[in-house]
Amino acid sequence: MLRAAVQAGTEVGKRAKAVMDAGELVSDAIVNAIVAERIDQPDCARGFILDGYPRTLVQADAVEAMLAERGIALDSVIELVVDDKALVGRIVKRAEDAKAAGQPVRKDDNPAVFEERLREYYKKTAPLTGYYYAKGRLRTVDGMASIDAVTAEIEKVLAVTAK
Ligand SMILES: Nc1ncnc2c1ncn2[C@@H]1O[C@H](COP(=O)(O)OP(=O)(O)O)[C@@H](O)[C@H]1O
Repeated sequence: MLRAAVQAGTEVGKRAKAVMDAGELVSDAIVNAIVAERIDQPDCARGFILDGYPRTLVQADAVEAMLAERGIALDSVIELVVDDKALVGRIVKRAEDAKAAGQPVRKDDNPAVFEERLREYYKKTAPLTGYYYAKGRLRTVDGMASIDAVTAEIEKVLAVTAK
């Protein structure tokens, strides 16, 4: 959603771009507003998956309020558990693949910016696992398995929780 705003060149997109390129988190106010607007679109009427959101405790509280206002229940929260070192390798590979395919390389797909993204994760996002564990909503999936195995695990969680 943020990338779409950047692509569209909106005022929000322009502000978000610099922050994203530096590997920092975009402000809670911006992200919360984008999500609140998006989940009111007709294609979300039967349910939706928020990928990479919430990423801070403020966002988690905001999503709770958004869902409560709309009478929607949160089915589950999936944590993909990965090894930090392997992630650097994946990012370097994604940058190489994009370059080889003649596509633009993401400014945040390099080891230096990745370190900042990781710092942001431990400071602001990691506390969410405790938050959702305490609510009995947290499901953990091994993100180091093959793409097919990770997909199957996520589908299993969704099949149990979605009605
Ligand atoms: N929930 C969020 N809160 C704040 N910033 C976010 C959030 N989700 C994404 N971002 C911003 O977008 C950047 C890229 O996020 P990422 O999830 O890696 O994107 P993609 O899904 O395109 O790979 C983050 O480093 C951050 O700047």
